[in-house]
Amino acid sequence: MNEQTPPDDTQPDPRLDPAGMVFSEMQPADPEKATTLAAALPWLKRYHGKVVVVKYGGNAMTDDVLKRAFAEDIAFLRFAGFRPVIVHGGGPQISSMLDRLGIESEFRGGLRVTTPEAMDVVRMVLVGQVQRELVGLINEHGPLAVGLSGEDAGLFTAEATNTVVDGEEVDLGLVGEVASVRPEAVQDLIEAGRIPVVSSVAPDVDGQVHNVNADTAAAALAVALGAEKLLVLTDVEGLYRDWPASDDLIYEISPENLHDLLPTLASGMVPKMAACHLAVRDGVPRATVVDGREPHAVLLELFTDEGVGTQVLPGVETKYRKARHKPQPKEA
Ligand SMILES: Nc1ncnc2c1ncn2[C@@H]1O[C@H](COP(=O)(O)OP(=O)(O)O)[C@@H](O)[C@H]1O
Ligand SMILES: CC(=O)N[C@@H](CCC(=O)OP(=O)(O)O)C(=O)O
Repeated sequence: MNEQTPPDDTQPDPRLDPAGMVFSEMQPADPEKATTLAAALPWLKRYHGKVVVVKYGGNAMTDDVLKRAFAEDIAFLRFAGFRPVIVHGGGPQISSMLDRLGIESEFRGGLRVTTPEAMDVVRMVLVGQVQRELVGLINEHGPLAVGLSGEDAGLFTAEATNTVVDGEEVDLGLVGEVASVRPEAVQDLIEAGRIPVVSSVAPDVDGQVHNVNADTAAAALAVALGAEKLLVLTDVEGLYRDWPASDDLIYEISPENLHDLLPTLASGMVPKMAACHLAVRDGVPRATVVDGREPHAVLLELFTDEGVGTQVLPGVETKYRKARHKPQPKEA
């Protein structure tokens, strides 16, 4: 039996003042909140109705709290009048499944050497696992997200690619670059008010599916959609100068200066910065790399004047700022 304590009629109700008026326990709203909201107005105007392609990276998507915050940010953008499009990665998730299956894989120049056996796993994990989870998290906020891959409605055609490491050409197997984009399927979804969530696998002209780095796929899609911005989430604050020796972070850089830097970059930053370079070179007004470990990094970047991370935009001289965290190489 549920024994509830009966109300004590001998004590005065704490919400009542002596005159019998009822007082709310709520405190008045903090005026700072209004300042923050008002400061977002220029950015709301700038991006209203505009396509923003967000690349959601594998290493920034391993924490449940961050995943939920990301899904909230994307739903927020959509309800604020943006047209967000997600391209997702899943490197750590692919690596963990390959490990479980006892299949070895290695990275060269930031790209996974992909055998036909590994390709099956890449496709299964990206389309069947990571994409499904992301779609589900966004759809907790309404019937918004629809998942598709480069194979759907001819979205991407891939072309096999190799890479050069230490002056030597490395055979990457079934790794592809985006050779062509037919963005109509994504545009249809955007027009219908949906949020497309795209996995980066794509067939070549013979139908052989290839593993495309998600940064590269996001850049190609941003260009084809005429996006206003490419936003790339990762697990560092941005592009460090002289990694990992310095805690200077590049705040702004032009595509030309970034192009000169590309041969000096290491590991995962190579495809990421190459993607930002390609996007801005081919007409996307700005591309930014932000720290996906920061909850609500997407909102901070899009709605504040200072922004966060490293921004690539035409015509600027390179500017630096001090990083909040010391660079921490993964292998350390
Ligand atoms: N100059 C640099 N600035 C920042 N990170 C760098 C740099 N050079 C190499 N890195 C490494 O690149 C990693 C990001 O690439 P990656 O692991 O592929 O990210 P994601 O999984 O987010 O796509 C960083 O965690 C860092 O270890
Ligand atoms: C060719 C290549 O390296 N493909 C990536 C595909 C996923 C991806 O890009 O994931 P992240 O964004 O998490 O790095 C891979 O196999 O890991």
